[in-house]
Order: sequence, then C-alpha cells, then structure tokens
Amino acid sequence: MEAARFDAIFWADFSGVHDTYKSSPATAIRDAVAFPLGDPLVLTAALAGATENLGFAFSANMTQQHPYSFARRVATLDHLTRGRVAWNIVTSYQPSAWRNSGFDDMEGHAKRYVRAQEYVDVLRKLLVDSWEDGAVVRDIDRGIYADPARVHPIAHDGEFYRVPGIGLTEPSPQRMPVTFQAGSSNDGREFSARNAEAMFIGTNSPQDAQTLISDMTGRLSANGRSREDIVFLQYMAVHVVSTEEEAKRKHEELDEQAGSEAAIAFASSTMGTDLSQIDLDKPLAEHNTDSMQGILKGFAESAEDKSWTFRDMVRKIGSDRIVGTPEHIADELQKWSDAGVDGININTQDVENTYTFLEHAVPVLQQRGLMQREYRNGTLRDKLFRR
Ligand SMILES: Cc1cc2nc3c(=O)[nH]c(=O)nc-3n(C[C@H](O)[C@H](O)[C@H](O)COP(=O)(O)O)c2cc1C
Repeated sequence: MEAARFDAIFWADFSGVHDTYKSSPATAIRDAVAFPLGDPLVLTAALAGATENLGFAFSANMTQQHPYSFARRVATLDHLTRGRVAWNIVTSYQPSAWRNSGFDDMEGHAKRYVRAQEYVDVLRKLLVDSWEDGAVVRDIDRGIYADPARVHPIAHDGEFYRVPGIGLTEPSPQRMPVTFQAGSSNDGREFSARNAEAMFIGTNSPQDAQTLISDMTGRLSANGRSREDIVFLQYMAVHVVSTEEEAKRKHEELDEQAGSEAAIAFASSTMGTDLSQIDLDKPLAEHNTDSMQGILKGFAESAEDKSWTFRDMVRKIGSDRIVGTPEHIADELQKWSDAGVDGININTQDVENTYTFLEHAVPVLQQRGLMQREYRNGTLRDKLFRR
C-alpha cells in the first residue's frame, strides 16, 4: 500500500461480538463476521517500523479504555510512527461491547455522543494542553529533563470522567491523532463539525455526497471551522475485472455474499434489530433505530417513493461497489471527486483483489490525478491537509 502511495490503511474495530441476529453470537462465530479481532493499535506498532509514510487509522470506541490510558497508547503510537496515526472516534452501537466493558447496557444514541465529546476533551487536554511547547528541556549539563512549570495537571472533573493529573507521555509529533468520525445522524454531524478532521460518509450518489458536504460546511462554520479543516471520505468496495462477462459474474458472486446469513447478522447489529424476526422484503419506511441512524435515514430518503426494503439495506451495509476495468473505476471515482469528495475509503474485500487493485487500478488512477504519485513530507495531518 505504501508503494502505491495510499494515504492510510483503516482498521475497523469492535469490542464485542455481533450477536443481535437470533439473539446469539453463533452466526458471527461460525461465519467469521468481524470475528475474531486482534487489536489494531498493536498491529500499528508492529507496522510502524516497516513503513515510512503510510498512515494508520484505527477505530477505538470509548467504552474499551479509560481516556487516560488510551491517551498514553495513542501518543506512544504517534511517537513510534513519527506522527502517522489517526483515530476513528466510535461511540459503539453494539450492546455486547458495552456489557463487555462493565456497563449494564448500551447508553442511548444522544448520550453516547455526549460521552464521546467528553472523552475527546480529556484526550485533548492530556495530549495538547498538559505539556506546553518547550516544556521538554533535555539539558544534560544542568541535569534537567523537563521544566515542571510548563507541565500542568488537567484537573478534569466531568460528567463521565475524572482525571486530575498530567499527561504521562512526552508530546508526540501530532500530539492529537488525526480525528476521524463516521456517524452521519444529526448528532453525528454536529460531533464531526466540532471534532473531526476526516469524516467517513456512505452516501448513495455523488449528488447526495454534495448535499451532505454542503450541510456540513454550514455546521463547520457555526463551530468556527471551515470546509478546509476536514476531508470527506466516501466508502466503497472496488473490484477490478477485465471483461463485461467477468463483471457480470463478479456482481452475481457479490450479490450472493450480500444476501448471506453473515451479511444479515452484521446488518442486524448495525441496525439494532434482529432481522431474523423481520420480513426482509418489507419496506424500511419509518424504521427507527438506536444504532446506526445516519446511513439508514440517508438510504431510506434516497428512494423518493420510500420503497427500499430491509433486504436492500442489508446490501447497502455490505457496501456499495464499483466493478469494472481500471478505466471504468477511474470514471466512476472521478464523479465522486467532482462532487467535492476528498477521498475514497476503498474496501477491496480480499487479499487477491487488493493486489489486483494495486497492480491494475492504481497506475490508471495516478495517471488521472485521482491518486498521488509521491508522498508529501511531514505527519499524516500535514500530508492530508497539504501543509
Ligand atoms: C466507514 C464506516 C466505518 C465504521 N467503523 C466502525 C467501527 O470500526 N466500529 C464501530 O463500532 N462502528 C463503526 N462505524 C459506525 C459509526 O462509528 C457510527 O456508530 C454509525 O455510523 C452510527 O452513527 P450515526 O447514528 O450518528 O449515523 C463505522 C461507520 C462507517 C460508515
């Protein structure tokens, strides 16, 4: 990926099993639905020394670790990678994840974003405010490592967290990891407008992306930020094939996967609804969920006659896709770029397809100016924002 000059690799992550479907973890275990899961932060540490420019974006939800220890781990990774880490701030729609961390149950949608805000605030205080610039003196002659007058306790006493002390880690190249966020409900957008430097979007068309970006531009400005302070990344599965016949076969194979029990189990968790209890051909209409609201609403509203069914939604959660020759892929991605989307979170779905993409699609995308040919210097933040 680094040879192809990707900005970053992204690891999704969960801290529970997807067990909403049939009220059981059996399907997730049998069909390996986001299971088993290693720890992306540990993987990042292992890959730090094998790479120089590739960014590492990982999801981490706020139930998993207290912000004090998470701040230390993230800062250590930022040191190890010399400023190449990004954190996808996840509020977690998975009841099992909350229970695994000692909560009786998952908190409600709005409250999860309130908790996430405080979590981010604590992280920022520890990583940015606690140590002033210049606090590290490292004066061997005078025997001084750091100036105590420039390292401050954060004295945080909030609704969810209490952290009186100082950050434990020496300031890292980026201090705060680049912040990603993927929720697109009203609360999710407000949260992104305040905190995110990258937003994952799962809109249904370049036009819908344009509408979302324009809505976000207003929200950013209401928070004293601007369009230039954030990048929008549409997520998309991409499959390289060389003929129409091959494309047809690939679509059939992917349709089959998208309708599989594994896909339904994952969608059940995402939608907060046991889909084994629902006629999948029923229109989604006004389905309400405490789980993933933004994408569901965007999807339901994208069909003017509101005719999308639960089965269509399962497919959508399995990811929109482009299947075609490298030139076709470039034409399609150009449409997203023209709509103002800054990048694509490409899901190549399996290792073989990843290599096919690297070999055949990347050169065409680079030729069209849709992918970079060289990295910029600096941290991941410098690279993403062309500083
Ligand atoms: C591209 C993308 C990646 C996501 N990755 C994760 C993840 O790794 N772990 C997780 O628990 N949720 C993940 N989510 C879910 C979001 O963090 C968020 O909870 C969800 O989109 C619901 O937010 P909303 O109700 O505000 O729209 C992801 C969502 C998207 C679109």
